[in-house]
Formats: sequence, C-alpha cells, structure tokens
Amino acid sequence: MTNLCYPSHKPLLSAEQALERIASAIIPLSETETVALSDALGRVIAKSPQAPQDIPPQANAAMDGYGLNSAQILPSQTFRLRVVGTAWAGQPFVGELTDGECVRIFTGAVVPDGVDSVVQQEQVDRDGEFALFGADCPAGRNVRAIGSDVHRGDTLISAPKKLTASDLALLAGAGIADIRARRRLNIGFFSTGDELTPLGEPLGHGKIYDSNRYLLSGLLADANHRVVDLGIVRDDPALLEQTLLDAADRFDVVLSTGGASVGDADYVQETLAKCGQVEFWKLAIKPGKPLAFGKIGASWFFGLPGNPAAVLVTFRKFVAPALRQLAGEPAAGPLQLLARCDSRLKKSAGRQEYQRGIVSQIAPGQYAVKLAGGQESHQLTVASHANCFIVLDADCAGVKPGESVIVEPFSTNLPPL
Ligand SMILES: Nc1nc2c(c(=O)[nH]1)N[C@H]1C(S)=C(S)[C@@H](COP(=O)(O)OP(=O)(O)OC[C@H]3O[C@@H](n4cnc5c(N)ncnc54)[C@H](O)[C@@H]3O)O[C@H]1N2
Ligand code: MOO
Repeated sequence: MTNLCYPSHKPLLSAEQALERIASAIIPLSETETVALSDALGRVIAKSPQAPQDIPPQANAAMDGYGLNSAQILPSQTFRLRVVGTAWAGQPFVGELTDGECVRIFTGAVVPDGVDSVVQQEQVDRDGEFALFGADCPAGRNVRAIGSDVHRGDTLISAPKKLTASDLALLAGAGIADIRARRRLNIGFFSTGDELTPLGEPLGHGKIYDSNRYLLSGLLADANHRVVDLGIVRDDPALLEQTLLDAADRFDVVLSTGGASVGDADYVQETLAKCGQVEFWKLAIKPGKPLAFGKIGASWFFGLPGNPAAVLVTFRKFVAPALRQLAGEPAAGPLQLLARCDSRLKKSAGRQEYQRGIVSQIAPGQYAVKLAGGQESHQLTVASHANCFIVLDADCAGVKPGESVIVEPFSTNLPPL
C-alpha cells in the first residue's frame, strides 16, 4: 500500500518545528476535581490555595533550653533565674513569668507570655531550681515568630504546579486536607506488528517479544495519567482503524508503536489520515524519524516508530511535553548539561540525533559522557544502560573524544565517575 497522505518529497520537520506544532495545537484540559492531599503528589494543582492561618500559629521555641525575658538581663554579665515551670511542645506553660524567673522550654513549645528569648541548654548550668546563664541573650534568639513561615491569607502555591512532597507538607502545615487539581489524562496505548508476541507465550520463528508496551507503561507512569494497555494489534488496516476509532472515543491521548514508517505493512499514518487529521509525520531526527502526530475526533494521537530506541526518544522529546501541556503543567524544558565527550561519535549531517549515553559528574558542575553502547535503534541493552541523551544538532558531522557536547540526563542523580 502506498502512503498517499504525506508525500515523500515533503521536507522533514525539525524537532523544534514539531514541538512548536504540538505546543500550538494542544489546549490544556480545563476540568478540575477535588483530590485528597494524601493522593495529590504529582497532581497539577488548579486553584491557588490561601493560608487559613499563620504558620507558626504561635511563637515557639527553636531550641531545647530556657525561656526568659531579655529585658531583665544586663549585657555582658552572668545571671541566675529561678526555673518556675516547663513548656512542652503540645503542652504550653500556663502562668506568667515575673522578675527573676525563667521557664524550661523544649523545641516547638509555645513561648509563654513574657518570654522573648530562648537560651539553648548547652549554654546553661543548672543549680537546683536555678538556671545560670552567661551573658548575651538578645530578644528573638531561638524564637520562631508567629507567621514567620506563612501569613494568614498568603497564597501557598501558585497554580498551576505539579505538586512535590514539600508542597504537600506546606499544604498540610496550613491544615488543608484537599485541593482542586486538573483531572487526570486518560491514555490508551498499544503495539502493532505481526511479529509481536506477548510475554508468557513461546516465541515462534520470526517473532519477538513485545517490549515496547513495557517501555511505554514505564514512561507513562505519572500521577496525572490514567493509563490503559490495549495490547497488540496485528498488521491489518481494518483492525487498526477500528482500534484507533474505539480508542479515540475512550481516551484523551492514544499512543501506538510500530507501523509508522513506509513499509507495505506500515498502516499507521494513512489510517490516521483516514480517521482524523495528520498534524505531522516524519521528523529530521534520529532515532524516531517516522513519528506521526495528529487528532482523531477529540483525541490526540501519536504513532511512535516501532524500534525501542525510537520509542524512548520520541516519547521523551515529543509525547511527554504534549502530555504535560494537556495536563495543564507549566511549560518546562529538559535539563541540559555541557559534558566532555569521552567517546568518538559517528554522525552524518542532516538529522538531529539523540544518542544514548552515560553521563557522570567528574567534579561539582563538571560532567563527562560516553556512549552507552552501539546506537542501532533495536538495541534494548543500550537504552537500559543509558542515563542520558547526547543531543547532536542536525549539522553536526561527528564528535571527537575530548570535545564538548550537550547532554540531557534522564534524572538529576548522576553516578560519580
Ligand atoms: N525504507 C525505509 N525503511 C525504514 C525507514 C525509512 O525511512 N525508509 N525508517 C526506519 C526507521 S527510522 C524506523 S524507526 C523504523 C520504524 O518503522 P515502523 O514504525 O514502521 O516500525 P516497524 O516496522 O513496525 O518496527 C520497526 C522495528 O521495531 C520492532 N518492533 C516493533 N514493535 C515492537 C515492539 N512492540 N516491541 C519490540 N520491538 C518492536 C520491529 O520488529 C522492527 O524491528 O523503520 C525503518 N525502516
Ligand atoms: O527512528 Mo529509526 O529508530 O531512526 O531507526
């Protein structure tokens, strides 16, 4: 079958052009839902919550020690005060201090009326009911002022934001038990190919196990995604069409792998054109050239190439930003580091390449990268060893050892050299 919809003479889009097309096509989902704070990690907060009270709600001690009134103390003199009670965290001292008195106090305890300074206990000697102090106990020392973290009415978190563990702690600290979040994206994905065998079945001649669905399900793991694995679809255009139409009815986003290229059993792009609209097909990148992107009804569709390295690259570089945009996350680009390249990189000019590498930190702020292995796009081992992409511009014609390259780490934790 010929690919009627996207003529082969059409120039390939650059990665930047493809990202621009995706960014201008996708409108974030506007629906929101209430989510318990215990389920809110990684969700996109949709409404900025305001602090219902000050944090801390009362002044409290920052150290275990003794609370006193600094006005009683003469500078540069030692002094003794009678210890008249104890202020515990959660059990405030009730009573008032008079001249010559202090209170035993522990970290987090409310600072009693009349106390404006806490001296840590390592700097105090005890003599029965008296505490003996050295000089210098200025007002405010070791006292956490009321509202010193948050003032009542402050905006705690500016929406939209993908909530971190520290955000949850801030909201919990303000007594907020649930938030409004953007609703989760419904995502369906499947593999195409007559050669694919699901795990658990014996491998027939000419067959391979379907690894892409495991790759995709890992890449899709995110609090904002509700993901359904739709299995393997055979190389049959009618079956593919039915699968795409059904999936487009059920999901905000549909992903497939395989069948995206120009072979006689590659039906993805023309089926997309038949069922919906092709926004683009084929990019000047390697791996991942035959990536197809478009729309079927209200659903976004990405037809990823079948080679596992192409799935990794096209997902991270194009699908992931699209999903973030649809989920309403603020725009963010990948972390890029400049690294000394310790391998010789082969490349022909023409396509932007994302070679799979291993980056390490050789000194604070200094990085070195080497190839994770061969760069053929069927190689599962190499992608498994890699912790970064080495990003080579379209016009780069190779890199010699010692030259600098841009790398995009998959995580911010890097191994030492
Ligand atoms: N004449 C041309 N041939 C090819 C071109 C081209 O431009 N002209 N592009 C090559 C590139 S680049 C890629 S990438 C592949 C992509 O092809 P498809 O998206 O059509 O994928 P398939 O042909 O179905 O599969 C490619 C490769 O990947 C294996 N595969 C597929 N699905 C899975 C899976 N779920 N798990 C593991 N491996 C999978 C499949 O067996 C093939 O080996 O096309 C080139 N050809
Ligand atoms: O995308 Mo393909 O994997 O360049 O071979």
